[in-house]
Amino acid sequence: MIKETARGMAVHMLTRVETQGAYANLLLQKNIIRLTDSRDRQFVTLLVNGTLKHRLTLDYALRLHLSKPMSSLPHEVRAILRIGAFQLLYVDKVPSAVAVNESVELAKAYPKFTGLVNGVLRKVMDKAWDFPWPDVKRETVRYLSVRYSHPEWMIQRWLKRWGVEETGALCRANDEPAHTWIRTNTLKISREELMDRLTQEGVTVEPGTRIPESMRIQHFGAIDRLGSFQEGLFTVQDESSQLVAHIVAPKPGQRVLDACSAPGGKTTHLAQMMQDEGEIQAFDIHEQKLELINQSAQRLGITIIHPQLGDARDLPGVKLGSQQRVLVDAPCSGLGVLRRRADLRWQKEEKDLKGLPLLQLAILERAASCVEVGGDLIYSTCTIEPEENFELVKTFRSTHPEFEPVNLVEDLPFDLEDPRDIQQASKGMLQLLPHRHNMDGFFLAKFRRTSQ
Ligand SMILES: C[S@@+](CC[C@H](N)C(=O)[O-])C[C@H]1O[C@@H](n2cnc3c(N)ncnc32)[C@H](O)[C@@H]1O
Repeated sequence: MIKETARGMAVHMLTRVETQGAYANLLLQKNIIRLTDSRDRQFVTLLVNGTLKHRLTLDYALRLHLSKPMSSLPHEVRAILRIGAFQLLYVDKVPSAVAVNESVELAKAYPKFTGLVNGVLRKVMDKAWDFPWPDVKRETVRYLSVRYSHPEWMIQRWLKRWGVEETGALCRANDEPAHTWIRTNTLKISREELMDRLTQEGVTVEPGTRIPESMRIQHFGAIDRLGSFQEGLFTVQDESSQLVAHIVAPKPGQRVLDACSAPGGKTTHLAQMMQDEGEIQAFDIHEQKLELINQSAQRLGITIIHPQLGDARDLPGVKLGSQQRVLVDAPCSGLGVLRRRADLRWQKEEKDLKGLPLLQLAILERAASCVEVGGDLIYSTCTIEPEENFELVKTFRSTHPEFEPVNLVEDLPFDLEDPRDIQQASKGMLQLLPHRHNMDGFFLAKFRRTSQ
């Protein structure tokens, strides 16, 4: 039995991710609170997320010194080797000898493999980054895949679009640790007051420079146990996600439809911007997720959201031309948020992308029919793949001359610097990319209905 130290806990969680397909972020949320020292909680988070993200590179390094396949080792031993190699290759603050010795300690729960763990990790320590990498010119895809730990199919897609340099930059951005962002509940408190309150609660805070209500926090306890959270003074939401409500730009008193709304991050933001006046119909196809919207709304003191169970391709009960703002935050491949979701890159397969554009277009078509003349339709995804974004919007526009693009520059709460972005945004579209914008990869498009 492995001891419940920070490293032991990381091994346990990594094993559950591999054997049961558990979600790393949920496991972390649930388990790290058992560790009393916040530095331990921080360390486990680093180990689990880092080891998951860099798995391909770590296995490449380990395999160079293993005489048998990784797959022949017990799952726990694989996890011990991986977190050991992760510390040796990526975590400067852990001395190499400590990384090896602590891994050997963990491996004592598997006595047959203690010698193997010791031997292999010592070799990784001696060689460090001196690997025989695949040749970058002849085996570009394999090189980038192994060097930056991404599936080959993703690399192939991005190479065609962006070439070697930029694909490498994107992969490096995805491999960075993700920051935690929160959104001030401006219905209850100002950002400055919330910053003071959080500081008193021991949270490190830094105001965001792009979104007026955002801030970046560092806290390795359970966020939902903070008094400020329980009082509904903020919501955890990534910065790119916070941008969406600013582009929707709803006004108090309006009729708003959120077609794919659960768990309600953007819905509650819309309600905030509307001063909790008006009406938001919040659809989602998953009943259990709708309850999360109710819980958030209650905590945040929001009353205007009406969660509705339903397929956004039908939007049962919603009349044609009845809404002043309609948001489609579509189900998507999520390839823009690989930095945030450490295990996502290994959960996705290229075939998963196939059916998405059809679903997204069907949702957008029905949602568009609900927009009144003069009202706005906003489409957003957290992906960087053109068929779910630019190409989808192009297809939609080719059959909907009654919708005109809306210049996004006026709604954006920050200035765009890249001329390519300014040009796109003036035509109603914006693709945020982790390596260019240092934000999650998000796509936004806005149209106004000009006639029936
Ligand atoms: C990107 S998430 C939405 C996130 C949400 N807007 C937020 O900010 O918290 C997409 C949502 O679409 C929902 N969904 C998937 N297919 C759907 C459909 N056909 N109709 C309605 N909702 C759907 C999923 O359950 C998921 O909650």
